Amino acid sequence: MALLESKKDRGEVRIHESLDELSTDLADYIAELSEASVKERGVFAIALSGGSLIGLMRNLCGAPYNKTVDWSKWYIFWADERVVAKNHVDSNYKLAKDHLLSKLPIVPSHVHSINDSLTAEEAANEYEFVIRQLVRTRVVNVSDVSDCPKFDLILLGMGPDGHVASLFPNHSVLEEKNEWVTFITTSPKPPPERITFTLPVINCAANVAVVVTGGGKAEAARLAIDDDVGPEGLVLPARMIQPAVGKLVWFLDNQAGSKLKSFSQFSK
Ligand SMILES: O=C(O)[C@H](O)[C@@H](O)[C@H](O)[C@H](O)COP(=O)(O)O
Repeated sequence: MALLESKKDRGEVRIHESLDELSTDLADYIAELSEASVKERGVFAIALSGGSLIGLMRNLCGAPYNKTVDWSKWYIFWADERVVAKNHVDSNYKLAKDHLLSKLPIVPSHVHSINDSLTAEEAANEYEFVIRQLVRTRVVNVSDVSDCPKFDLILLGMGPDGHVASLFPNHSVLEEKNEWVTFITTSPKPPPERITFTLPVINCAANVAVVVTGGGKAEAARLAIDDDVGPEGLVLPARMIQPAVGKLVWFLDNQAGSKLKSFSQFSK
């Protein structure tokens, strides 16, 4: 690993020299959290996003994890989903199923994807209802500070505009304080209709990891992570990821990390 740094409010930053190195570290990190959570609670409730993240989780499908991880205890959720049919090429469920879930012995009834026969609003409401039931039975833990769900791990990607999940810059969805899952119909990244976890849910998770690769995201990564970035940074959804009690870890490659202050110090 090129650089590992802990920042006061911005969590732990891990910068990797290659995508292979990042994938190896990410798989290790997820496997360790799974083990700890299964030991403590008997289950592991993990929320996925779409995008390049899923491909970067590929090492989980091979040795040693295929044997060492207790897959029967995994419960899968989505931090955000595009409102399209589950077999549509844009579906985050399809992406995860094709590249990850179909290769792992996860119990089918533990996979909580959204209902693709509903409108965005209905799908968001129903997904929140499903999560409420699972919080009641503690398949999903409950926050220590509010009635919010406390996912064991929420995995996020970040766009070049600093969006995470389907929380886009300057969108009113960033102000949502009451709903756990909400919807948007005007996503600047297609497709336009999406459902998404809200900031309070993301910030109540026990662990949040943001996986960011490529030079096109270097400026957004700087604004999301570095100190003293000014007002431009403060409005970035990725900067609003501030777990109240949980732990935040950034997984970057060299290119995405290239504009961070600590990166230039490191590479001198
Ligand atoms: O459904 C989505 O579009 C995602 O969940 C979204 O938040 C994604 O994670 C980022 O846009 C990063 O995507 P890339 O890693 O592919 O750039």
